[in-house]
Order: sequence, then C-alpha cells, then structure tokens
Amino acid sequence: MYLLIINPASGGGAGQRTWQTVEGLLKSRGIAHEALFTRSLEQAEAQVLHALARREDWRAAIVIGGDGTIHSVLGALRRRGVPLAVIPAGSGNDTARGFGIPLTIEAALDAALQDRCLEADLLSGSGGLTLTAVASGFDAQVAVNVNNSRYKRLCNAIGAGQLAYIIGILHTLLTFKPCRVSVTLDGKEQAFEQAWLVSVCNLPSYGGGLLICPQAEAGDGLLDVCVVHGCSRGQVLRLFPTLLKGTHVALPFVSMLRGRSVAVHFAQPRHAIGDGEPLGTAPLAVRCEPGALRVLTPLAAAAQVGAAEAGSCQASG
Ligand SMILES: Nc1ncnc2c1ncn2[C@@H]1O[C@H](COP(=O)(O)OP(=O)(O)OP(=O)(O)O)[C@@H](O)[C@H]1O
Repeated sequence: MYLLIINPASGGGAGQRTWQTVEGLLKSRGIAHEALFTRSLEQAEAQVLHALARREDWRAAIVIGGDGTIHSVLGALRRRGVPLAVIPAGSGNDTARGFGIPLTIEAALDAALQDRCLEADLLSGSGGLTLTAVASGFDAQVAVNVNNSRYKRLCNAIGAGQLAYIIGILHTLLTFKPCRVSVTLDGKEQAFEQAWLVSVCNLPSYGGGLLICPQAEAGDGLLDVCVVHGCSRGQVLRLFPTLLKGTHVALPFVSMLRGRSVAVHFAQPRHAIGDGEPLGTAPLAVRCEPGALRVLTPLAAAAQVGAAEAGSCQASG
C-alpha cells in the first residue's frame, strides 16, 4: 500500500494537476494507494502520522509537492520508518534534483514504485529536520523579502514567478549588511568577517538548481558548508551565475567546509530557512543524522547491489 501525500497548492497549483495524472496512472496500473491532501506546513505532520498509524503495510509515502511539502512530513516518515518517494510538483524541486528523481510525472512515478532505497542523511537542529539545506544570511533574507512583498503576488498573477526572485535578489543586495559570523564545525571555531551567507547542505542545490554545495552527497554522513564572506555587493551579484555550475567554490571569498555538526552565530540577527521554509533568526545548531531517512531514488536503483548506502526498501510501516 502506498500513501500519496498531496499539497495541491505547491508549484502554484501544479500539485493538484500532477495528482490528477498520477491518480489515473495508479488506477490503470492497479496500484493500491490512499490519498491524503495536506492542509498546511503546520498540520501536515499530525495528518501524516494519523494516516500512517491506520495500517502497517506501507511500502512508501509518495509526496506530490515541492521541497516545502517534503520538509513538512520528514518527522512523521522518520518516526514511522516509512520510505520517502517524490513526484516533483513544486517550483524549485531541489530534493528531486538532489536524488536524481526525474522531473516528469510518469518517470518519477516509476522511480517511486521501484524497490531500491538510499539511506539518506537528515539535517537536524533547533528548526527541526531538513533534507536539502539550512541557509542563513543573504539568501534567507531574499526568501523572506520575496514572501512578504507585493511584487511576488504581482509576478505570480502574470505567471512570472521567477521574476519575483530576481527583483528580490536586487532589492536585498541594496539593503543587506554583511557582518561577522562564527562557524563552529565539529567543535572547532572559525570567524569570518563581512559574511553574507552560511549555507549548511545535505544535497547540492537549492533555489531551483543553484549548486551552492556541489560536492554534497545525501548518503555520506556529512554536512557541507558554504560561507560567502569579505566581498563587495558587485561580487555577490556576479556570484549568482557561477552557482548554476558550482564554480563559485574556487572564488577567494567563498569557503567550503565539511563535518558532522555545525553551529552558526552571526553578530547580528539573521534569517534562516530550511528546505525553503522560514526557521526564524536565532543562531543555528545543525547536525547530520546519518541514514535517518530511506528515499526511493533511481540513484539507489543504479547503485551496485551491496553498496553501503543502497539497499532493498522494505518499509517497516
Ligand atoms: N504538507 C503541506 N500541505 C499544504 N501546504 C504546505 C505543506 N507543506 C508546506 N506547505 C505550504 O505550501 C507552500 C508551497 O509548497 P512547496 O514548498 O512544496 O511548493 P513550492 O514552494 O511551489 O516549491 P519548492 O519548495 O520546491 O520551491 C509552502 O511554502 C508552505 O507554505
């Protein structure tokens, strides 16, 4: 039995449209399933726990939504030991990208219905569980500014959602003030002056394919950290195109770190986001929980049988 978790509002309504296609495919293939429409980030965990408690034979929970929807169900899936599968229906879909899950509906469904799991790490901290990345500083401020803006509603109304983020980046670039940050990695503290952002990554990208930590691997038991510091506004602006290929890692004002736990303390309050969802402005403490979530992904299907991080995916329910 599969539990389909649907956020109809994700991707500006793509969740609802995707579900209609998926429902047809499941029926035509005779796949036993139940559908759960979640109402909000806050209510999703309780709704999913309630649904999962009703039976024991769950093969997987298949989320139809974006990174925020997946974020909202991580606690419930880890608690019940049910594997995650994803049919991407968000605007960014960086979880799907990071796990090599196809962005087209039928191919993603095929990946969800196969039987190989990756034992993926989770980022755990004061803001709960995160799968892609916890970002703090400039890019979190962009997200907060865009979400609170009038131009977002305007851009969405004319079908130009990406434009809102371009306006948000320019607007934030003019107003954001970098400050000192202390980054304590596995107990060792380093300070960076004039820090713009600190991103703690489990997967390589966020923001719809921006490769902030291109080396990050979901199953390596480690978190990857990117610190951008000591640069001008112009240099930050020119950083963005390099994020598409991940070539920013070679720039002198970018520091890449790797470890098992990290504490991030900016000298001024700075916003943070986890999987794109707001986490507030408190200092961050994030640790990697190795292999905490099983994910049905073509990466696991392609991995050698017997590889440490890939295995058959029998859900415990
Ligand atoms: N389980 C849920 N059910 C309903 N609404 C949710 C749920 N989880 C999060 N939300 C709300 O719906 C919004 C959109 O969902 P989601 O983040 O999945 O899609 P998106 O923003 O379009 O895509 P992405 O996060 O991949 O860029 C979230 O920002 C959040 O406010």
